Amino acid sequence: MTEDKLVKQLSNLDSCAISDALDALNVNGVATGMRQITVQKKIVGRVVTVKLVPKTQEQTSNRHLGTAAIEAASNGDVIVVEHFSDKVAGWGGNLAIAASLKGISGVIIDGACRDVDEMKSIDFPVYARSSVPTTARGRLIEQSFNEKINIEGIDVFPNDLVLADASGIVFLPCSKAEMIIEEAKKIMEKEERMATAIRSGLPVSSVMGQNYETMLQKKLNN
Ligand SMILES: O=C([O-])CC(=O)C(=O)O
Ligand SMILES: [Mg+2]
Repeated sequence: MTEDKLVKQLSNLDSCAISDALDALNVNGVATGMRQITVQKKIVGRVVTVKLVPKTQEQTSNRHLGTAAIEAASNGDVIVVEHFSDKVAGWGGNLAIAASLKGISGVIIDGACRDVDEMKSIDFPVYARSSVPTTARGRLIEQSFNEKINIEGIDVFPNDLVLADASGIVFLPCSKAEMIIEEAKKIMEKEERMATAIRSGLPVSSVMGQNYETMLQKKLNN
């Protein structure tokens, strides 16, 4: 398998540096409503999408939610679910076992998941709005997988990049990913130099001065 250079570079960054780069480049990509539900593990990868919608009485489902996406995904991918509800769970332990066996890095659910203890026991990272014991089976239906979804107003496409860590979740559109990563690298290097200066005893007010405060603003205005 060919190495995905952008995913590799992204794995050396964090959500805050990417968020600052998105600010600087005026790109919408930060999702704020989901948290690490199972294990404290950063995930980075290409997006495989799933879209769930409420099931109407006439509709029947010919497959279990999420299974087609797991089978379509490649090693290292991240499944991202537009989920409609945080009162029912469209993702749980058995799906996580299958995803883990496939080498999927983790799952991001704009809604709820269940079987949290089970998923902790296999060290599988899940980011979601909440956990509930109630299944989504028979309540939600899978409308599509590997098609455009929308997460908190952000259009997310298959093959976009995503990074999720303890601070939050950032999406990078495929066409802009290289530019965002380059910007984030510079931001992270600057922050590392600042951390070194603070550790060396320089006053924090001079290290984190006017220049830093307005750094992203200046870029946005240019
Ligand atoms: O079928 C469901 O509701 C999801 C689930 O519990 C699992 O994947 O184990
Ligand atoms: Mg289960």
